[in-house]
Amino acid sequence: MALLEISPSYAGSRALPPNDLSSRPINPLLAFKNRRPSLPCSARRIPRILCSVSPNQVQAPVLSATPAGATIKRECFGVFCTTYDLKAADKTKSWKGLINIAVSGAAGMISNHLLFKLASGEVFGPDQPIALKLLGSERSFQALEGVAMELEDSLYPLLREVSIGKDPYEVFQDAEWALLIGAKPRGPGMERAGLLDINGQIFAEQGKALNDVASRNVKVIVVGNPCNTNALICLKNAPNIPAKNFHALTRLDENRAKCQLALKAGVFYDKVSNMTIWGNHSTTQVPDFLNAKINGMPVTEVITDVKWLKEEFTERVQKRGGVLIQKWGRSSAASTAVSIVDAIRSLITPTPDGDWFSSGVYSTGNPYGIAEDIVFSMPCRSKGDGDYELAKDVIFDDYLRERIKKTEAELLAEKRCVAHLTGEGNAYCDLPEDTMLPGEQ
Ligand SMILES: NC(=O)C1=CN([C@@H]2O[C@H](COP(=O)(O)OP(=O)(O)OC[C@H]3O[C@@H](n4cnc5c(N)ncnc54)[C@H](OP(=O)(O)O)[C@@H]3O)[C@@H](O)[C@H]2O)C=CC1
Ligand SMILES: O=C([O-])CC(=O)C(=O)O
Repeated sequence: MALLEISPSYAGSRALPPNDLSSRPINPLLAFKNRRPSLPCSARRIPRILCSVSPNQVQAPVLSATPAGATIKRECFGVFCTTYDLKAADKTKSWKGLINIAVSGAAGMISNHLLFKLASGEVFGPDQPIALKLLGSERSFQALEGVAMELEDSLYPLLREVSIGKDPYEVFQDAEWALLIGAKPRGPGMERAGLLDINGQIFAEQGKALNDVASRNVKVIVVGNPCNTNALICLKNAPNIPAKNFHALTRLDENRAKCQLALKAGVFYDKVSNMTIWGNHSTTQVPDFLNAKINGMPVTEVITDVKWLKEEFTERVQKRGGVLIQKWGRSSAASTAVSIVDAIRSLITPTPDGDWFSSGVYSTGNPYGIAEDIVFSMPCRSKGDGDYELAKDVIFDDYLRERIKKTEAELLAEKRCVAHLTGEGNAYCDLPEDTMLPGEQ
């Protein structure tokens, strides 16, 4: 990874090769100035030190003291090694402690919107400094450097560290949030089962890495499609992290549904509440108009055209991603980033009384009679502590039950298809024919 965390036991055991550009460090303040390689050195038990270097400088060891007084050798670069103590600066502000946010697919379209929102403070708040740990790959590394440069150039005060890397075991180190966006999009002639396998492998590896190196209470939001089953694969490969900490992003679907109901009723979006998306982030998803409310009243009392609700509204939400691809030429990126922000904020701020939000969560123990052991979008409430509970005051009718069964059947079929990745034996793929992502028509 490009930004090294050097602890006393680690320092000296791994020096950065001066000309290894893939290991080139990024820091928000100094790196890439005049395209000079620069090295941010940080350590939990010693003051943070940011270092930059001219390409001609000779690498020189720097001595630093631990709080216990022991001197350790740390690799830094020559006389251009600038040192200052960020912790002392932080003490002058009434800021919270730094949190580590890992983002995969960080050079992709969604991330290009999301990272700047994270860095600006609009997600975690104006008193929450953050470290961004960006995961890329061989193919995206140059682009990732470009993203990091743009972050630097934005001079966000709350963005204290940026690091980039290709190895999830390094990038996910101590992550408190993991936003897993990177995944191969489906191409022409590609079977959904093939996508499940290719992307499933990514999420199996990332689950293992989170299990090994992330914070024990890391909150994981899986965005890369097919996100529900990728989230299931991820959590199955991370047995030491609570399954409850894994989410599949269905907040974009919730936002799309709210928008359509608001349009039909002639009200502003914020008048629509209790909007549940049930099930899979696919065209079988169920936007629940039975429990949703407009101005606190059941939607069915405000929009009495039930045929419209069952047919047009439902299909419009299910296929919104596809219509957008037709118009825009690529899948939703900005609105997806906004919905990731919404999803995080829903977990870190108390849910307004009587309302709820949708998230794809682990179904075991759910009170709705939905099959256990899948990742299923359901109505959630949070106290604002990063955790959630399932909403209780939910009603069902035959139509809703029947729709929920269909999306449940799809998720159970997806699960059978990735059994080899969840440690549950041989995979058997019998996906329903009409199973599609929102972006597929
Ligand atoms: N849940 C939701 O609501 C939504 C989910 N999505 C999904 O989010 C994901 C990312 O979308 P977006 O950012 O627009 O996509 P981009 O194509 O812009 O970026 C995707 C990133 O995925 C990574 N990736 C991993 N494996 C592969 C592979 N085999 N081939 C190509 N790229 C790969 C690449 O990064 P690297 O090389 O660094 O690994 C790439 O930068 C997609 O799966 C998309 O379907 C999109 C919209 C809504
Ligand atoms: O379907 C896709 O490719 C993108 C997606 O998830 C969406 O727009 O909801």
